[in-house]
Amino acid sequence: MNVLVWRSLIRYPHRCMCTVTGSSSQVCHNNLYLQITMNVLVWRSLIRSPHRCMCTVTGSSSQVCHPLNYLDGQRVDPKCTQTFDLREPATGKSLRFVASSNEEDVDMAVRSARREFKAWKKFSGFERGNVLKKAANIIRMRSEELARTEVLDTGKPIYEARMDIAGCADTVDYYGGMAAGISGEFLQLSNGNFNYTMREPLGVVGGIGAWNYPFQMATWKSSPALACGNTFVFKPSPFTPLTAVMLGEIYKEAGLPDGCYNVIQGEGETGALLGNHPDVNKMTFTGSVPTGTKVMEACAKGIKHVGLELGGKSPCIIFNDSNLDNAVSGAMMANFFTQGQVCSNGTRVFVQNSIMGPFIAKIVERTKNMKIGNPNHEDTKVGATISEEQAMKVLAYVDIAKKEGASVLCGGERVVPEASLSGGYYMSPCILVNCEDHMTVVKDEIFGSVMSVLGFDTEQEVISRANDTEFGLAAGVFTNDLKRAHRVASELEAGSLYVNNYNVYPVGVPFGGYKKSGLGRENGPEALDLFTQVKSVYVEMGDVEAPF
Ligand SMILES: NC(=O)C1=CN([C@@H]2O[C@H](COP(=O)(O)OP(=O)(O)OC[C@H]3O[C@@H](n4cnc5c(N)ncnc54)[C@H](O)[C@@H]3O)[C@@H](O)[C@H]2O)C=CC1
Repeated sequence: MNVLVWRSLIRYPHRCMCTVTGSSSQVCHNNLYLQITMNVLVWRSLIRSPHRCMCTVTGSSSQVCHPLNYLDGQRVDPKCTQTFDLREPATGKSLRFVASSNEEDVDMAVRSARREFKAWKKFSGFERGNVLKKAANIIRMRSEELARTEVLDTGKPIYEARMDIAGCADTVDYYGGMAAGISGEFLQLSNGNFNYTMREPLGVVGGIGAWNYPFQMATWKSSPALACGNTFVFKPSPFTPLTAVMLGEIYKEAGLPDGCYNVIQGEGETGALLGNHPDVNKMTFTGSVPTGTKVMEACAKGIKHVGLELGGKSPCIIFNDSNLDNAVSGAMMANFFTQGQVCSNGTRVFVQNSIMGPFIAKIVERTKNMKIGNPNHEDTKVGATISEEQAMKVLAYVDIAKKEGASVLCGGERVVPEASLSGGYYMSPCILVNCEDHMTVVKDEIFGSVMSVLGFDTEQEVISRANDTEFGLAAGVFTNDLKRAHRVASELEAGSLYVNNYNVYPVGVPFGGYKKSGLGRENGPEALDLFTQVKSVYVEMGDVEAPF
């Protein structure tokens, strides 16, 4: 079908010009009307418009042009006319201009969440859980559409996006199952007196996300918050605005009352407005340490609860008694998912010197075999870096590493997998050797596929070097010595430890950082404590014995 949708936009501020043929649909949204099927040409006059959208989307589904803010259970356009350019990492092409939410937009979202909080907190945990469990099933039913949209936004390979979405459904299901069990305690006191506690929601929770796992951040943050009876306002990363809005529609379909989950799009200013809003009771943030510091400062001013999931420079330690093939697989999983843009990545790979040669030979061979290509292709293992700026940053780190004395064994170069992707930001996964602890590339979080291999001799030495970082998000140990595995795991200063594996996050396993990598935990039962507060109720059964 070819549909031509045309409208004069002389009086409208939001205009869009998109050619959509394809699988994913969450790109160009406008609240006035849209008629899209397959192969759609949407043309709008752009003469006076601040919101412009030019998108070429290949795919098969039908939702293309909709507003990207989500308020009171509906997609809406923000009041603000300031926009940012949304680009598709795979091609580098502009998909559309997205309006940044201003103070009024943020305020409307928070007020909507505050209004609905009064009703939502009165639902029983069981009722709230039922909504989440239904939402989990809808996520599963729409998983391919969600995964394709995640690819469009992030440039990650489709096989990974599918894994992400499946995990997100499990998370929402998990908190749905936990909701009915959220309860307080009873304490018997003397003379028949007693005390009981209630676990009450905090109120309106504000969430801010990074761009590497957009749907995961929206679900990991909102589902425990909602399970506990809070309402939620989410600001996704400006690089990846699409799937958080779809989650709003999914929650609504599952029975979540309008206003319990809202989305505001925008850049840093919008995030700051949310963090500083006086009617937000908690902020849950994922992003870099500098931005996390700002969010924490804003929360300090308002004495608000805060959860921070920040950066890392994690160690992955490989002892000479480990299964070498597993260790090589683990080191690759510690570095190469999502083009290396993973906060928990074990980018400092410590290898015991006695096995350095065979380890290097195997890992270089396997890394060179990773298919770099169109992220929508089934066999692609390396997709596109999120942006040109990020790709340049990663490539610059490789140059710095060389200048400081490291050697590149493979990768570290910009790649054009095929002519149609020449505008995308593809990079070959890089392995560096001759690295030393003081090097920039070994100290800084790069957030790209750059693995630094470091040799070591003894257990004590490697523990001390592994802990010599301001971060503490994750760490991995590969060894077949059971006692050593647990000994080293207990010595490493990190929130997530992996023994003989890396970067696996089954639902229910708490995730979060030590040191500058953050505060609080997500994905496990701990999150429920962090989205509730304890009310203690003392009950006197006798007379009051006052000393005056
Ligand atoms: N620990 C974890 O779970 C994870 C941590 N990260 C970390 O995120 C970083 C990469 O993500 P980026 O999006 O580049 O991080 P970023 O810190 O630049 O941005 C994160 C979010 O904060 C918003 N923001 C910017 N300025 C703000 C302000 N003043 N107030 C409130 N919000 C503001 C951005 O618009 C974005 O939505 C890396 O350091 C990575 O390690 C990423 C994923 C998971």
